[in-house]
Amino acid sequence: MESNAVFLTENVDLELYRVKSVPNTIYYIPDFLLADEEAYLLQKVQDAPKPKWTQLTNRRLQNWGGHPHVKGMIAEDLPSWLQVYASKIGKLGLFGDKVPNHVLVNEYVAGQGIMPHVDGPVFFPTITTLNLGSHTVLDFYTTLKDEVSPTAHATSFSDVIEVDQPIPDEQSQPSDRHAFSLLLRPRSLVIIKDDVYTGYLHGIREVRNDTIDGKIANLPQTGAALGEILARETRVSLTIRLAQKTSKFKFNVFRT
Ligand SMILES: O=C(O)CCC(=O)C(=O)O
Ligand SMILES: [Fe+2]
Repeated sequence: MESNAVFLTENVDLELYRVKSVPNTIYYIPDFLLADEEAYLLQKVQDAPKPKWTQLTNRRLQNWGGHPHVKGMIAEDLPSWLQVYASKIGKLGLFGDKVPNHVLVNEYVAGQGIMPHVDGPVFFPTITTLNLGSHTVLDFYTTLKDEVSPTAHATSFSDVIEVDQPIPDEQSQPSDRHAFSLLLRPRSLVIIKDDVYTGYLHGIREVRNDTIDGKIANLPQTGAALGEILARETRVSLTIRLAQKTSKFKFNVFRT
């Protein structure tokens, strides 16, 4: 399959894609995927065996690469259709000499989203997300102190849902702390790291339409216009990360 990702990953100057006017560091790469690649990945997601899906109230997901856990992840090989992209993204040099080993597939129909949360400490603090099928708006909120402390991420084994910690119930509503947003177009790659990874919550509001406003930090990189209203359709995201501690062997995850 032809891919512009070859051009992008060999000697890419990520600085060209930096989202300015936000804290360090976000990169937004429009058209990272060709339309053919997007269609192929969407098909692969749909072809996954039914039991691979976990249905939540506001989205459904597939977990690939093993179940992340604070004690470590029993790594499983990624299927080749995901390994190709994990390797390409690995070549961007975002994970040191490592290649991401974990992929979370989230599917949102129009009107679905994800609560503001921080991604837990089981992951290397860089998130890379491929966006398929529809745009969405990813919102960032400033954190309260206890939301970023290591203990705020204490997690029990069950699955990745518990690794991504929702915000605790606080007097201050997240909407008061909305800092900025990103418009994520289909076929784009977004990279979130450093202070934005640790110091902000991220979430997707459960709405069917997004009105493009001055909070969209990557607006010039998206071709969207202020005041434009974009109708959401079904979006699939592939969140490609590196689980830091891995084991090839089973360990007793139920022991505390
Ligand atoms: O769908 C997205 O882009 C966000 C997913 C996310 O935040 C997560 O899985 O931790
Ligand atoms: Fe997340």
